[in-house]
Amino acid sequence: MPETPQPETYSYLGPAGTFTEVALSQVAAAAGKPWRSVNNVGEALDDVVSGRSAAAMIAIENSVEGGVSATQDALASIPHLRIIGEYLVPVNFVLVARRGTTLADVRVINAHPVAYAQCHVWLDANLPSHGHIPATSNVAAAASLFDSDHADAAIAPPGITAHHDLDVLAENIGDNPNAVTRFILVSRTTTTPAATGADKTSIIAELPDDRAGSLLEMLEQFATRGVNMSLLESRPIGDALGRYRFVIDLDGHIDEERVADALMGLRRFSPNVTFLGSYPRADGIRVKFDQRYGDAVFTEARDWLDRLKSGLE
Ligand SMILES: O=C(O)C(=O)Cc1ccccc1
Repeated sequence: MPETPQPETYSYLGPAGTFTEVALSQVAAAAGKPWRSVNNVGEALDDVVSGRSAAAMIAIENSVEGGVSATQDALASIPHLRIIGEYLVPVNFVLVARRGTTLADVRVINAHPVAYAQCHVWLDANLPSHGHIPATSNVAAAASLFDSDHADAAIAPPGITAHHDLDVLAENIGDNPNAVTRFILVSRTTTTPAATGADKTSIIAELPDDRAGSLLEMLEQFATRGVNMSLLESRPIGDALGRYRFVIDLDGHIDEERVADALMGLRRFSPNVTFLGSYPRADGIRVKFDQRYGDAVFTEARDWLDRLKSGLE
């Protein structure tokens, strides 16, 4: 039987208690709606593409570990996805184990790779010869301690003991106590959230060919319109060594003339541009830009051109 579409459902990396769930709880529209726990980014986005869910919450960037490559690559390759919101969650980690385990008993640790990668300082100092088994999420890492004895301990969010009867062997084991993860809410909608004055625009673009200065030429599209970038990351395209696509966040909204003009410049220049969306910034900080690039300046220039073409000036 075909699945009944549940367009009100929100998908998130579960099970309950993950940082991703905390991010989803910040979405006012998701309150009281069904939430579907999934095991990875691909499953979350497939829910959106297939119409099983209205939107999916996925991690895109961590302040310590950098971009989440699985998310960036999925956004580059799955068409018709749009980012409709951005959410920030402070993250810190504890080491948990089955009751009665001591730190001296720990040989193998179950952990989500993004969590594991930001606990190195503590792990190197306290468990220098541990092994690592990857988990699908921070809560799944802890839950797996009940399913098998392959691992002796797990890296988990501090709230894990509300979900599982485990001993906390160590607290605050993250490399940076101020670590933050940035999450995005992704949907298939083509309706862009309205401009607020504190917005971001996310795109992915490829360079035209292997010639000197092409990256600079791409960046000039933004610089010459007074558009600031808040993120620039390269990801391998995957078909050959040395071929990259660029994940870019711009300050501003597609409904603002300077951003729209920069996107048109990019479209003329790049063989492959993906518009991922314009959406309100999680920090609410209003975008500052030189008034030489204000909407009125672009409108005046276009009106002038129209007057020239129609012989009025
Ligand atoms: O959402 C979670 O809890 C996850 O397992 C993904 C993750 C991992 C590390 C930092 C933030 C999110």
